[in-house]
Amino acid sequence: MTAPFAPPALPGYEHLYSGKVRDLYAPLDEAGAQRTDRLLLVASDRISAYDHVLDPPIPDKGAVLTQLSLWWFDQLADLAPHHVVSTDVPEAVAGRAVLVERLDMLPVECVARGYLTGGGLAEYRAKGEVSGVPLPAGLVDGSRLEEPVFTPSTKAPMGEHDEPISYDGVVAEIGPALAEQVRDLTVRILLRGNEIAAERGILLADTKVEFGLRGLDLAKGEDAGEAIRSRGASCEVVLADEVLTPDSSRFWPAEEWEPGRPQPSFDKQFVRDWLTSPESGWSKDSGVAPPSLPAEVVQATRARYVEAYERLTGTPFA
Ligand SMILES: N#Cc1c(N)ncnc1-c1cnn(CCN2CCOCC2)c1
Repeated sequence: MTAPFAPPALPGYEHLYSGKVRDLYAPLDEAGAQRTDRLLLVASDRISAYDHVLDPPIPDKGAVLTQLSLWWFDQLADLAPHHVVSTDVPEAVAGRAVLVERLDMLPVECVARGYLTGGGLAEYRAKGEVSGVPLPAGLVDGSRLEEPVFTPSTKAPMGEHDEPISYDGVVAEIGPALAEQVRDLTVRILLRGNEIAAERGILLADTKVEFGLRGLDLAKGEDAGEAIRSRGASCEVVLADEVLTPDSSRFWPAEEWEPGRPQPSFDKQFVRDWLTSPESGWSKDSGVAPPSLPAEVVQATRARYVEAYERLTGTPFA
């Protein structure tokens, strides 16, 4: 059954875009026109695995990840300003939405990897390097890297996979100064994240962040890419989207870390184990949508999201 995920209609807001698990709206002004200075970022309870949006949603997932991201923005405020303006949002999405400053987004998915797995491991096995950065021989699935590697990608259209790009590709897209700034910030965000998370029994293997510019002041019809390349370096780089959540990062339980095999996911392992078990009757290579998750898998997954939030923030999830 395809997950029914029609984003809610929100009076006073226009729905702009839906990703797998989040929805974007524009607040409307008194005349009913879109405000150009704000956006509403809504996290749904949807969960995706093996490139499918699963059914049913995980209760409170959107709220837990929104509150976790807000907490991380505060923890990282000395590294970078962020785009959050307010949590005064419509009742229908209370707790799982944020009003944000509308920025001129950089066309780069900024990924940093502290541990080798997934696509980075595949590239390493093929080339001995990741995103143009040579790595020592003998690394295995889950190996911790001496220092995080910046492995950027392009922003693919909905439903397509982001394409890895080289650091030089980032320079060509946004200019050398901004490229260096976002690479350094992405690595520092992952290092800070792991300083905090490791103490609480969670390893952040990698993370994806997005940045926007404050102060670009695009003229009507002006090409954003050209403007970014020509005067982006004099703008303020602002941390946008979500930060260091289980949807933007690989969360691993630290006590189960064992290089040389795929690491268990802190939040998605119950889902993966059930979907790949004979009980589900599904195969991830089948090309068909997975079956609905059993209630016990849904509840166990909800509990893992809540546990991640409470471990990291030290605050009970209300
Ligand atoms: N954040 C932010 C932001 C901002 N502060 N200003 C202008 N644009 C954006 C923006 C627009 N799209 N995305 C990609 C992330 N999407 C989020 C919603 O869900 C789908 C994915 C970011």
